[in-house]
Formats: sequence, C-alpha cells, structure tokens
Amino acid sequence: MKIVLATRNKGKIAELRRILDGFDIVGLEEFPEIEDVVETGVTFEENALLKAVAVAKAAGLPAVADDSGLCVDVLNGMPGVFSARWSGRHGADEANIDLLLAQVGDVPDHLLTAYFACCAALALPTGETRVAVGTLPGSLIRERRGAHGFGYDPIFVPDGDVRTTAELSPGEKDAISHRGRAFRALAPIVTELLVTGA
Ligand SMILES: O=c1nc[nH]c2c1ncn2[C@H]1C[C@H](O)[C@@H](COP(=O)(O)OP(=O)(O)OP(=O)(O)O)O1
Ligand SMILES: [Mg+2]
Repeated sequence: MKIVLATRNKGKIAELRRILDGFDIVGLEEFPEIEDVVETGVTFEENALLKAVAVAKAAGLPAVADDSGLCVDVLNGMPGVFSARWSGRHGADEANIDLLLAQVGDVPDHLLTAYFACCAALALPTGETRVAVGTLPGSLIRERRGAHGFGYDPIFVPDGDVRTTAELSPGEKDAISHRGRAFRALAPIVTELLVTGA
C-alpha cells in the first residue's frame, strides 16, 4: 500500500526515505495540486496531525508527516514549532541560525543546552490517526561545522559526541536522531493499521 510523505522539505525527505525503507513511499511531488498546509498549531503533534490529515484526505491515501524543531533551554523551548520561520521567512536555514546565535550571544557556553524534537504522524483518508515522538538532546555551538543534514544541524552537537549532526554520516544521524526515533516508533504502528486495519 502506497503512503504519501507529507513534506516538501528536501532534508527531511532524504532522511525519511532512508528511515522508512521497506515502505512504498510516494512524494508530494506526485500531487502538485495539493496546497501547502498552514501550520497553525502550537505543538509539534498538532502541526504533524494537521499536515498528515490534510494530505491523506486530499490524496485519498495514507499519509505520514513530520513536524520537528530545535528547542533551546535558555529560550524556554523556542524556536520550537517556529523553528522553520524563526527569522521571519519560512525555511531560511542560514538566517534562522544567524538570528538564534545572536539571541544566545551573551549566554555562557555551558548553558547552551537544547534538544531536537520530532512528532511523526500517520493519517488515513478516513481521518484515523496515530502519532509517535522522538527527541535528541545536545547543545549549541557558535560556529557552523559540517556539510551534511539541513536546518540547524551545523550548530548542534548531540550529547555523547563532539561532532555536530552536520558532521555525522547520514546513517549515524538516523541512528540517534529525533526523526529516526519517532519514525522507527511509528513504523510498526503503520504496518499494523495498514495491514490488519486494527
Ligand atoms: O534533523 C534536523 N536537523 C536540523 N534542523 C532540523 C532537524 N529537524 C528539524 N529541524 C529544523 C529545520 C526547520 O527549521 C524546522 C522544521 O520545521 P517543520 O515545519 O517541521 O518543517 P518544514 O516546514 O521545513 O517542512 P514540512 O512542514 O513541509 O514538513 O526544524
Ligand atoms: Mg513546516
């Protein structure tokens, strides 16, 4: 059974196609008529469900969506659900990083703890839904390092490593990432719902 990947973020698409290896994934590029979903929620779960439900209904197929972001402790969890549009323009990764680093410019290094969060959502055309979450704890650095990944990866060092998530190989990132954790938790739920209808 085909599953639509309800995201237009190229970095996520690459990761999710690896993580959901074995599922029959079709991209949103096969549904050019489906409009972007406005992310009006204030939690990752709300936005992930908005995206999955809208695409499942529009495509008439099961859809999975990801809503994710970077939560910085000294900023009380911001940018959080606003991560993609933190600098005011959606998906402007470099401007988002610049603004975030300016905001923590006077914060001592040892207080730069943060975590990535992801909510993975599945929706059926009937409106039935499931969600799973994953997080990756770490801390921020003030200079960009690494060329892999996307978004805030060049300034995020996961706990237990000295490299940024942009310096990890794709497989290393998938193994520990918030997205890997969320979608590996969702995968058996997808199988159960699609195969057995339970
Ligand atoms: O592993 C990650 N490594 C680095 N940065 C990340 C990661 N995961 C999320 N992020 C950041 C990127 C973006 O600033 C925001 C996601 O925002 P989010 O609304 O979920 O995605 P999006 O609008 O780009 O695509 P879409 O909504 O179509 O799935 O968090
Ligand atoms: Mg988005």
